[in-house]
Amino acid sequence: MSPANEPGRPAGSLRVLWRHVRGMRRFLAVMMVLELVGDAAALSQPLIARWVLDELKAGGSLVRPLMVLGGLAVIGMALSGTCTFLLGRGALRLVTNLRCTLVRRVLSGSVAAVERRPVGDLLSRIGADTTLLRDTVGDALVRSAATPAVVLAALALMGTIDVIMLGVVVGLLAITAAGEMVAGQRVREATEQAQGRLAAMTSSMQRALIAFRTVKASGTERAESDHACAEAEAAFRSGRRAVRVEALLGMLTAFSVDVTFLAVLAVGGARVVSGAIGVGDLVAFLLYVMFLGEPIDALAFTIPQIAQGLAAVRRIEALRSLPAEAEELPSTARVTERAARNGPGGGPDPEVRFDAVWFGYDGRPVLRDVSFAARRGLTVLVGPSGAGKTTLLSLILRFADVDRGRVLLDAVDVRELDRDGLRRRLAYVQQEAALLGETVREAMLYGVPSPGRADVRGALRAVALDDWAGSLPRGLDTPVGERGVAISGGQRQRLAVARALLRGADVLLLDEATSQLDAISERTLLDSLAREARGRVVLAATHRVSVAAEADQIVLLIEGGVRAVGRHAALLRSDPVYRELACAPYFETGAGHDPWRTGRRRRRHAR
Ligand SMILES: Nc1ncnc2c1ncn2[C@@H]1O[C@H](COP(=O)(O)OP(=O)(O)OP(=O)(O)O)[C@@H](O)[C@H]1O
Repeated sequence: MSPANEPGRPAGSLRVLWRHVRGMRRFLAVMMVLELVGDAAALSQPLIARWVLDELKAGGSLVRPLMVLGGLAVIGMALSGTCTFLLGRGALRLVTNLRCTLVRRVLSGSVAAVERRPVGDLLSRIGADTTLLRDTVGDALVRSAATPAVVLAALALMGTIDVIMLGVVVGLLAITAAGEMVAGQRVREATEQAQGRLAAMTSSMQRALIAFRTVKASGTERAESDHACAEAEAAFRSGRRAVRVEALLGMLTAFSVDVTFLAVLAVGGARVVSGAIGVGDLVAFLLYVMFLGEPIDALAFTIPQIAQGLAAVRRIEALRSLPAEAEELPSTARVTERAARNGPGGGPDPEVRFDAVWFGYDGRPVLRDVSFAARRGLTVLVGPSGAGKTTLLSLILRFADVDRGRVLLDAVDVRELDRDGLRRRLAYVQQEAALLGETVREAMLYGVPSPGRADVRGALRAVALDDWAGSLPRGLDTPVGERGVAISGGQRQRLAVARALLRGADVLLLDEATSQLDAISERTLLDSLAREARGRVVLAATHRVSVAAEADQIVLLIEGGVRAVGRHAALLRSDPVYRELACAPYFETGAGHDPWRTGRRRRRHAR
């Protein structure tokens, strides 16, 4: 579903908007009272003007009415400044709280739910849409709530002067209000579309910036720019529709105020001539019409503002309703204590076991009846691209849950473990691991439970980065650059592995975490890891069979099923496909013919 087209009705959006501001209802009520007091001061001005005229006519003193008029002007000014400041501050508070809620919501969402959405769209909802909401909450809500009261009070006061002229005003106002309602609806729709397009533009830019080098090397700068600009243009077209309607609305409102003034002048003039009302009455009435012009004009700005806020609130709400990981993948958390007992060197040796596991995405099976156990030492998962290695590791981390079968950690189904407790026992290095942190030290200590006691030097030695770290100009405080781009791909991967080691977890999960090293360095690093990680399970996914030579166990995964499990030498002897694969130059270089295909063809042939 396109972000611009999420379902929902304006009434529903109003309810949702109210839900957002409900926590501020006392504050809004106080603001409304202040606004009304200011408006009451302004409302009394025409009556005082009539008092001035009556005093003039009677030859009385103007000192008192003029002093009252001056006093009211000062009160109105002070109230207006106070309201503007307090409303602005309140709106900022609300939007800041909302942003924090959204940030928490997104980060506590499940991997599947968050990864399904474009990153740019998520960022746009947290940043741009909340900004749009701020304007609505600040001025528009209070004004739109106070304006009807003020208009009604003004109409009541006008009714005390002359009912016929009141009828003229009410008739013309009703037409204006109907126009404003229709316009508000149009602005909301156009704004929502514009925000959706803006989010698409952000996503497009995000994608291009993440793969900036590929974009440059492929010479696709223009194509990428065109793509982002096409979205910006689409946002412009939707925005233009909203602006056009706003301009029309402004014109309609100003025109209707002028027409009302002229109509009252004509009807009132005739009534003065007929002696039904005095000149003072007509002047006071005309001042009320002019007074009404201001809130009605303001409403012409307020309605589009609220319409934009409603559009924003619908997009924000869609993010707020993102299911939390705990709801989507609930844990029964029955055996936390037992899991906690089994630390490294503590209880029995850790073990990860797949027991007849089936799993698929959107009903398409990816893992088929997978069974094997990874115990202390190095288990290498080998298999071609798309065989399901990453998916397998994801199931241990509970980024998703199995469709059938069980994933067990120390004989306990991972779904029965408290999620945080489970993840504390695991350390994971993902493919294309980005470094989180500003400096080498921060990157290494990211997510490390007790950084104070962490043996950073030891971890650097284990991944053969100690000499490199020693040569850095500012040592461990050297900045790594955003996304770790200031260091090489291999160094970035080694640092990520060092971080995983520092977590002191029972199980290390490495997803192609050493793929950017040459085959010899990868093998050396994995061997060193196996030594370093004594007492732990190290489960490493790789394409390269040759690096698995020293592994305690190799699991060969083909098309989502386990083809063979064993040590390198045994598999070489017993499994012809493995033998062929292990000897293929493909695995050393990543080039040449694809033996996985050869293996598949051979199996099909055998069937
Ligand atoms: N989030 C997802 N939604 C739908 N399908 C997915 C998703 N993630 C992976 N797949 C599919 O599942 C299959 C297994 O993917 P997986 O990433 O586990 O393989 P892999 O062995 O790790 O591959 P590689 O070595 O290339 O990383 C692939 O066909 C992939 O297209």
